[in-house]
Amino acid sequence: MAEPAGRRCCLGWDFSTQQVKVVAVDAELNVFYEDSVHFDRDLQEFGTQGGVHVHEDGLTVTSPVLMWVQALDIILEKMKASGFDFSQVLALSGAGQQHGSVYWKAGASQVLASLSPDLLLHEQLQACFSISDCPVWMDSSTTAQCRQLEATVGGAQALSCLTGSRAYERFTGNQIAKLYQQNPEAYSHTERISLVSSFAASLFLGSHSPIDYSDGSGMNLLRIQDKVWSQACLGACAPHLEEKLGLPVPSCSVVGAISSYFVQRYGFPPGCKVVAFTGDNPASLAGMRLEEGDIAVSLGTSDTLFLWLQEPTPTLEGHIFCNPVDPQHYMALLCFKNGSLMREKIRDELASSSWSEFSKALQSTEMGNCGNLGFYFDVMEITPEIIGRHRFSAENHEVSAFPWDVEIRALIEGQFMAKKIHAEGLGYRVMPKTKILATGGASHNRDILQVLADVFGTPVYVIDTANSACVGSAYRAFHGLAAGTDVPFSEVVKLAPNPRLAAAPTPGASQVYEALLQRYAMLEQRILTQTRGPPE
Ligand SMILES: O=C(CO)[C@@H](O)[C@H](O)CF
Repeated sequence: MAEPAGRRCCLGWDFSTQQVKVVAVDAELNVFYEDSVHFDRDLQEFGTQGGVHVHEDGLTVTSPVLMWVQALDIILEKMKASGFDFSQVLALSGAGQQHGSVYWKAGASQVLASLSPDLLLHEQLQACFSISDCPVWMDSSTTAQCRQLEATVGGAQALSCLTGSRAYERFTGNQIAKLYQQNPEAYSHTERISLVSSFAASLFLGSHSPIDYSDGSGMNLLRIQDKVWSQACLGACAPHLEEKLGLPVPSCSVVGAISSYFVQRYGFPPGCKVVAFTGDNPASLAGMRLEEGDIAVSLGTSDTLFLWLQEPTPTLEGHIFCNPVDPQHYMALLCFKNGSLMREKIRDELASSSWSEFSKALQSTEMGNCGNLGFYFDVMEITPEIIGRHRFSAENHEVSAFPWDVEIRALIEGQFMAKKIHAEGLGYRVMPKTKILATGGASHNRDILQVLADVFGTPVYVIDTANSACVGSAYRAFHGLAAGTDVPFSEVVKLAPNPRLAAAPTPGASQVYEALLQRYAMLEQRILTQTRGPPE
């Protein structure tokens, strides 16, 4: 019987904090294969917890680069053993946890280019890294380097306007500065510095892959308007840095064909294209197929907003990155630390730990909550930097308590009004075709989504984002196949499964929240002034 016709596909990889994951997506954009290797469970010899090592200082957080390499070996061997037909892979791309950095030792490029197909990758790359424990996004040990960088370029706002963010401890430029200052010998023996994303791409490429614009925006080094390294920022971090980073490339770039190692050992076709890898959050934006004017709201332990921006206004909050699927536009991330943490605490305190009781409170109170407003931050909030619970009556008088149902609505309305206000502070504007994509635990509660739709005045859809970074990477690989044809990403992915409508705005909602949003913003400033003094 003739061999069954192969299932042409693209692969999407995700080198995340806790695992390496892969999906195979066919030409109809159906996911038909997925697999993963969990670092703590499957590579116990590295002794990580949550995929990382938290050092004794409580600030330094690293992951072993050879653990990532070995995880890729394991996944590929599992796929091979399962009979996966690598010969059908037209292209691949991937994602990596943002901000982490990998330091290739001098001579590594020769090893990458001449890998023996008879051996595993980790058996051949053992001596290719000038440091074995790579700083990752959970690290917060570079505050001194952050202040130095900001001082060099004229302050936090100046750095934000230049690179899309003020200095953050996890951002790669500050991590490189720390390595250069504390281990200059390792730095001098480094021929190339990759992000986790471009490191992973390099393994498939068999050479150093360039950093893409989108993940490169998470380094405090890239000028996000003209997409070149900032000489001032490079110089502030370490000498000869530009040659170690290489030139950044558009995120949709085909960076080359897969290396012969994968052709000979696994049977990939020699023409299999490698499309630039990017950060996990930009890849998720692609996986959710966010479009201009859309917002993705991830309602998790902390709440994260993904925004698509045309004209960003960099501020001291949040992060603006080059857009991973449209090189003319941008994306933004805003993180709200008191997300599910607060929703669950209020549920336990006031709704007998029951989401159905919690929902009844939202159903029995009206939009706008009769003018009552609340701010609920049991841990120091990031956006903005406020802590504590603050309640205000319709007359803007601070009060010490609300009835239980009013408190629940005040919490949810406050969380979503904060999101709208701070998103607009970054340059976001609701457009006629705007939709909100809700993901994460709280997106299963329809009453919470109804408040989200009412506050924003836009419909809310739900989408399965379990594999969004992997799936977005496979979508980006398909887009790479169309490289040079100017086919937009949205056209390439139009066959993908559509999100489901979960809540539409209640008639009259915009009128109710237009006034309330202004009061919320004014009262937020009042709290900030009271807690940290008048703005300079
Ligand atoms: O630091 C972050 C984004 O700025 C995290 O979301 C990491 O990308 C997680 F890997």
